[in-house]
Amino acid sequence: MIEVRNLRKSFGAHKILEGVTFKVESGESVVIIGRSGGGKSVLLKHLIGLLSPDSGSVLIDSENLCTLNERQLIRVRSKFGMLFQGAALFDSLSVAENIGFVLRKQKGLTDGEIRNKISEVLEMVELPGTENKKPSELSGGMRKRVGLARAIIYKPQIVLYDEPTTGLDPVVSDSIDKLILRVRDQLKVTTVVVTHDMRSARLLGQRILMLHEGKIYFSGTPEEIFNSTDPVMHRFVNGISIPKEHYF
Ligand SMILES: Nc1ncnc2c1ncn2[C@@H]1O[C@H](COP(=O)(O)OP(=O)(O)OP(=O)(O)O)[C@@H](O)[C@H]1O
Repeated sequence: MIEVRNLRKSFGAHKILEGVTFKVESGESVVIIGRSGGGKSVLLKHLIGLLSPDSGSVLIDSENLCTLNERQLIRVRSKFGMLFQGAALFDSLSVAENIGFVLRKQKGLTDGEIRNKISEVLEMVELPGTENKKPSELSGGMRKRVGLARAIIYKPQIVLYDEPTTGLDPVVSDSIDKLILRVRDQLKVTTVVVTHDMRSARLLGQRILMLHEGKIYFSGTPEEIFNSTDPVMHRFVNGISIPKEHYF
C-alpha cells in the first residue's frame, strides 16, 4: 500500500532524511518512533505529498507521488485520513462543522445525509450528541476524538496519526489508543502512527520502525524492539537520553 524508497530531504544544510526505505502492507499498522526533531513528521508529510523529497520516491498503491500533477495528488490524498498533532480544529466552528466542512464540497449529498454521516462518526469516536459544541468546550482527549472523526468521515484506506497521545494523561491516552485500534479493525484501514510514547507504540504497532540519524535504523515487532540488546534501541525504549553528539 505504501512504499518509501531511499527518501532524502534536507532543509538548507540540515539533513533530515538520509535514505529512508520501508513498506507498509495493506491493512497493516506500523508505528514510527524516534527522537524529537528526528524527522518523523517530515516523513509523514512526504507520504501524503505535502512535502516532496530531494531524491527517492513514495509510492501509494504503486503510484509514484513525485510524478503526479496537483489534480492526481488530490485523488491520491483522498485515500488518506490524517490526525494532526493538536487535532488542528477550527475554534470558531462547531464540532459538526469541523467534521463536515469537507463533505459540503461533495456534490450530491443532502444536508440530512451529511448530518447522518457526522452523527455516525461521532458515535464511532464515542462523542455522540456533541455536534453543536465548540472545540474550546472540549477536553484535549475529546478534541483528538473530533480530529479522528474528521479523519475517517471519508472512509479512507490509510489513516496517518501524528503523535495522537502527546499531551494527554495515561488514562485518556489509553482510550485514544483503543479507539485507533477500533478504527483500524472496523474500517480495515492501513495505519501509520508517529509517536514517542512507547506504551502506545507497543499497543498499536504490528511493526515498529525506528527512525534514527535519518534512516530506518531498526524494524521489528514490539517484542523484538523491546527485547533488543542494540544499545541505541535499548536506550530509546527505556527512555534514557542519548548524547546529542551521537546523532551528528
Ligand atoms: N518546513 C520546514 N522547514 C525547515 N525545517 C523544517 C521544516 N519542517 C521540519 N523542519 C525541521 O526538520 C526537523 C525534523 O522535524 P519533525 O517535525 O519531522 O521532527 P519529529 O521527529 O516529528 O519531532 P517531534 O517528535 O518533536 O514532533 C526539525 O529540526 C524541524 O525544525
